[in-house]
Parts: sequence; C-alpha cells; structure tokens
Amino acid sequence: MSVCGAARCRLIQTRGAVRRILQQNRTACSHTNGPAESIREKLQAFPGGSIELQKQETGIAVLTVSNPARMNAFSGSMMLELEQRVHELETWTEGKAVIVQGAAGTFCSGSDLNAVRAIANPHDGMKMCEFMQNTLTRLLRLPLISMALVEGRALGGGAELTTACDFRLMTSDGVIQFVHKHMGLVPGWGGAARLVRIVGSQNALKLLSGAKKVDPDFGKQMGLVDEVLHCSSGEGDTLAHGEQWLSQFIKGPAPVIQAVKKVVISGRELPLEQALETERNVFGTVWGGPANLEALALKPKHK
Ligand SMILES: CC[C@H](C(=O)O)C(=O)SCCNC(=O)CCNC(=O)[C@H](O)C(C)(C)COP(=O)(O)OP(=O)(O)OC[C@H]1O[C@@H](n2cnc3c(N)ncnc32)[C@H](O)[C@@H]1OP(=O)(O)O
Repeated sequence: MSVCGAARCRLIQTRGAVRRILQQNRTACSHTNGPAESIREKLQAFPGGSIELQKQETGIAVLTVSNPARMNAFSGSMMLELEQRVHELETWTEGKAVIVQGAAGTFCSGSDLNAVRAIANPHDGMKMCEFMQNTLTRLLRLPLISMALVEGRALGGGAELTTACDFRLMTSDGVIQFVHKHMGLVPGWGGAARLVRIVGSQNALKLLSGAKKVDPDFGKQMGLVDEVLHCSSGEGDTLAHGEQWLSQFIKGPAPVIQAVKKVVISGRELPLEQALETERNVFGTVWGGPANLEALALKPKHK
C-alpha cells in the first residue's frame, strides 16, 4: 500500500473508532429510549435559565450556565439545553477548547431544588442521572481541551460538572463542595467516578463523606484545582484571565490540538491495547499533515 493509502486507511480507522465511542454514547440513551423520552418530558416541565454557547474565532468556546436568580441551579430545561450544546461542540471541527463558566460571578449550585422536590422518587431520579451522566460523559470526551472556570460556588451537581472538564481554575474566593451527603445523597451525574480518577479514592472519600469545602489551597493540594486566579469573583475580567491561562495549551492548529485530546481520552478510558491502537490511528491523522510538514521544513530546535 502507498504511504498516502496507508494514511487514508488510518484516518478511516480513527473515524471508525471515534464513531464507535459516539455510537456507544447514543446507545447508552437508546437502550432506554422510552423512559429517556419520558424523562425529557418531565425535565421540560421545569423551565428557567439557559445554557449559552459562544464559539469564538480563537477556537475557544464559552459555555455559560445561566440562572442567576437561583445561583445558576440547573432547571430541567437547562439539562436538555446542555445536551444540545454539547452536541453542537461535538461537531465543531475548528474548535480547540471550551471554557465552562457560570453567569453573574458564581459557578453553579447544582440541581434546581424545586425540580428535585417534584421528581423525588427513585425512578425519576435514576432517569435524570442517566441523562446527565450521558451528557457529562460526552462533554468530557469532546476532542476539545475543557476547563471549568470556578468563580464563587460550585455545589452538588455544580461540583460534579467541574469534574467533567479537563482542568479546573478557581478565583481566590472559589469553593467546590460536594454537598450531596448533607442532602442525604451521593453524586449521581458521574461526579464520584470522575472525582476518584482525578484525586484518588482516599481524597475522594474525604471530600464526599465530609462534604468538605474545597477552597483554592485545599484544591491545589489534592490535585482537584489546576490553577488559582489571583482575583475574586466579579473582580476584573476572570474570563480573560482564564483564556490567557488556557492559551499555553492550545497554540497550533485545531486538528493537532484535537488529536492531543483524543490520545489522552483513549489513554484515560481504554484498556492499554485498545489505547495503543487508537493512539496509532490518531497519529496517522497528523503524521505528514500540514502542521507536521511545516514544522519539518523549519529545521526545528526545541530549546
Ligand atoms: C445529587 C445532588 C443534586 C444533583 O446532583 O442533582 C444537587 O445538586 S442538589 C442541589 C445542591 N445544591 C444546594 O443544595 C444549594 C442550596 N443553596 C445554598 O446553599 C445557597 O443558596 C447558596 C450557598 C448557593 C447561596 O447562598 P446565598 O446566601 O449567597 O444566596 P441565597 O441562599 O439567598 O440564594 C439566592 C437564591 O438562589 C436560590 N437557590 C440557590 N441554590 C438553589 C438551588 N440549587 N435550587 C433552587 N434555588 C436555589 C435560593 O433559594 C435563593 O432564592 P430565593 O428565591 O431568594 O429564596
């Protein structure tokens, strides 16, 4: 086979692998198509707030959880809207990164307690969790570098949302708190599974069983927080500071940044043999590509 033919073949294999992961996500929903539809109807019955998405020419998208009257709590319609926004990001070929933030100087106070009270039965609760797990898994698996910008508070489901991002940045007055135990609950949006992978099971156990408030120092110490912005919420342009921090990881063309994220996702999620295969396939999509040829032509020195 020619070099071009082999590269095309690897590209097709990679697309196939990515399609399989997306298919798995959709299948996770469609197994329960009837009940999934019924939980959509129930969620739709709790309107309020919005999830805004702004795709910028820099290749950074900003996803804003907005329900300021309720400290950006997730209404039912916001859960549905989040799924739609994630879908829009899945098909954003020019994208490199996404910043998840809350409106009006605070991150997110979890589920809207009014909706929670109305569906406080195990069946609806599990269906809501299944829906949110699916959306947040897709958010984490985006081929974009994601960052939660935590101003103010990230509570309950809001804390879980931060764990569905690759990085977490905090303002100096930021707090992440898994308040679930105080509510007689455990995380259900996949936040516990992701937290264990981020900070290890010992630290996760401490955070969940103690419903501990994680401030910037504590967060950095246990590896939950990647960087602290030296400003407090509502003080200065925190989004611009966040974008500035993120810029060190997204220099270069979108296909290369997306390839980096894809090999990290496969390394994180797949058994070694499959991860190695995916890595080879992704490698094949950038090897001999425009950015690679340009770099080779420059006779690089990495000082
Ligand atoms: C399994 C967990 C579950 C999930 O994963 O689905 C959850 O996420 S359950 C929700 C967990 N979150 C909470 O329990 C938050 C409870 N609220 C608070 O602790 C406070 O309101 C706080 C710390 C967010 C803000 O306190 P502050 O004194 O600054 O302001 P207010 O309390 O006056 O809040 C302003 C306004 O917002 C309403 N609010 C806040 N959070 C929620 C929420 N999650 N759902 C609905 N409404 C919320 C609060 O009631 C106030 O409204 P008002 O009409 O003025 O009373």
